[in-house]
Amino acid sequence: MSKQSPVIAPSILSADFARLGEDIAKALAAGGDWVHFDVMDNHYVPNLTMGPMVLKALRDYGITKPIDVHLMVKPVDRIVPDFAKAGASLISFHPEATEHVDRTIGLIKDAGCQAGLVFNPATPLNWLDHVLDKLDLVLIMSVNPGFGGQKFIPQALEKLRRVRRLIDESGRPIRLEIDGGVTADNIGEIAAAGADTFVAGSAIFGAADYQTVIGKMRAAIG
Ligand SMILES: O=C(CO)[C@@H](O)[C@H](O)COP(=O)(O)O
Ligand SMILES: [Fe+2]
Repeated sequence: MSKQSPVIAPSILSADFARLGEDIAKALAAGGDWVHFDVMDNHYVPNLTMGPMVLKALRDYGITKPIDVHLMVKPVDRIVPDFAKAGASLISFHPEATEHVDRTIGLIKDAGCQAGLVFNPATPLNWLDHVLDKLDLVLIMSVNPGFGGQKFIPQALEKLRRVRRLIDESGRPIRLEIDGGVTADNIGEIAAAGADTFVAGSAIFGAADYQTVIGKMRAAIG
């Protein structure tokens, strides 16, 4: 199984919260493929963002592209059905934040969403043992979770290469996503390491022209 078609997912953590729907629609019209929706609880990570009501409001506003929910919350399970009902397409969670990783994957799938598992910079990949075949996406964090605008941690590249091999060996169409410090300058090297799904927050929403930066990213991915 080779890599899947590239997806660029603007992280709305860096969008204009005072006019969220409008700013996201602008990033999607400029070439963004998915919406990356960062959920932080001031418990699992030291920051607080948004919940299922905001996601539903975005669907009601007319956002129809896939919404990729990145849960940085603990516990995980009780909030999963609420995000599914609100219109999430894919829900990813951190293995350290739940008691039963396999059960949480099952809950996400039973709720009708795709499931992803997220690896912090220091989280070992052996959490993938026994569950890789049940996943739709593996997300490698290239910053410590909690904030946008941080610098890319280069050790993530070796982790991407290792997960790419595991995914290829599995023969399943599992996406490999990278999140944190992704820019038009480093995205080529990240793609070469095996990622096919690219989250970018500050690099897109901090740019004067979203279309230009997304175009540069696509050209660098090749
Ligand atoms: O999950 C997170 C941070 O915890 C990310 O999704 C960031 O929001 C990405 O932002 P940039 O590093 O691209 O600015
Ligand atoms: Fe994220």
